[in-house]
Amino acid sequence: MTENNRLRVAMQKSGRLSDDSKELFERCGIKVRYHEQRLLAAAENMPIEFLRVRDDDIPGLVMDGVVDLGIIGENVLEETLLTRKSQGDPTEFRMLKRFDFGGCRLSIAIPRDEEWQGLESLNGKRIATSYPQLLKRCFEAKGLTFRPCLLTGSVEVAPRAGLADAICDLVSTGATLEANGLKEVEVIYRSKACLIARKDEMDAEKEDLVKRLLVRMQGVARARECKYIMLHAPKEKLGEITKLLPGAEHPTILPLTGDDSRVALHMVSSESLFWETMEKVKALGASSILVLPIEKMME
Ligand SMILES: Nc1ncnc2c1ncn2[C@@H]1O[C@H](COP(=O)(O)OP(=O)(O)OP(=O)(O)O)[C@@H](O)[C@H]1O
Ligand SMILES: O=P(O)(O)OC[C@H]1O[C@H](OP(=O)(O)OP(=O)(O)O)[C@H](O)[C@@H]1O
Ligand SMILES: [Mg+2]
Repeated sequence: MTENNRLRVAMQKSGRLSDDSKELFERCGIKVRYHEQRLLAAAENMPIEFLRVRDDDIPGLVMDGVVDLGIIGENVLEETLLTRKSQGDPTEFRMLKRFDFGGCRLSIAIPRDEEWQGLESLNGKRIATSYPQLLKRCFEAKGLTFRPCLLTGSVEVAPRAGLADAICDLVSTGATLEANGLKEVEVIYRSKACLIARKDEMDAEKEDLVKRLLVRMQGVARARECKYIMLHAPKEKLGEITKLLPGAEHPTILPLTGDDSRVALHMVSSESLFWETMEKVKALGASSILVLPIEKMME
């Protein structure tokens, strides 16, 4: 692949998805030095370059074929899809992967002291949001209408400021709603970050690189979920101990020098071990129990 035929990836420059997006590529073994002002960053060890932009622009860049891949929240992807459909712009893309970061929900919230009487009570009311299309789809499905008050940030301020009767915004911990005297009353969309690709086939080298990236991303996700467990156990208790350990169908059993009654057990557990399980394993006579993180994994 020549220098000017690099796989072009769009990621959020700064915000909720940036650190996780950067970390993901780093864990995939891609070396990039990001400079605050430089918006195009080339990887040092792979023919990949990163376009660092506002998250709202990422779906469009992919759908217009300006970039090959993009990491984006499903909420923004879906909102952009609906907007572009209504404008007759291209909307095609390939969904490659859903990640376990960027989890949030798009919810309707009203002032804390107001009684919630269902979505119907907001019929015709003014609602502040950055997601007018997703909100419209939800209201239309129920035969309701609303008057949108479009805000691109600080949406939670709208009811107190007298701009709207309710809001429709992203919620994760609920702390922002709480701090602004609001309560969540209805979830209209659940979202996670995802990896999308442009629809039209890339050249063979790029497609190959995307496949390799996906295998690495899968390995990163699996490694996060799994733990390497080592312990010493009495031979006669092995059956009972392995029954307690998630994913221990085929553990590695090794002899212990100078102790015929005990063996070492090594295994990859598909879940992290809870303290309660470790206590039970110990009660069965296990000792030297180690639970180690796994950095990379390829099955
Ligand atoms: N509180 C949250 N917890 C987890 N994920 C969130 C949270 N808020 C937003 N997200 C996810 O991260 C994405 C980016 O959120 P962020 O607040 O950084 O966007 P933004 O302010 O629009 O940024 P930009 O300047 O790039 O336009 C959201 O679209 C959503 O998918
Ligand atoms: O439920 P919580 O955990 O409080 O999170 C919700 C807040 O997080 C996001 O904003 P962010 O803090 O990213 O700021 P932004 O206004 O710049 O998007 C979102 O728009 C909410 O305001
Ligand atoms: Mg944005």
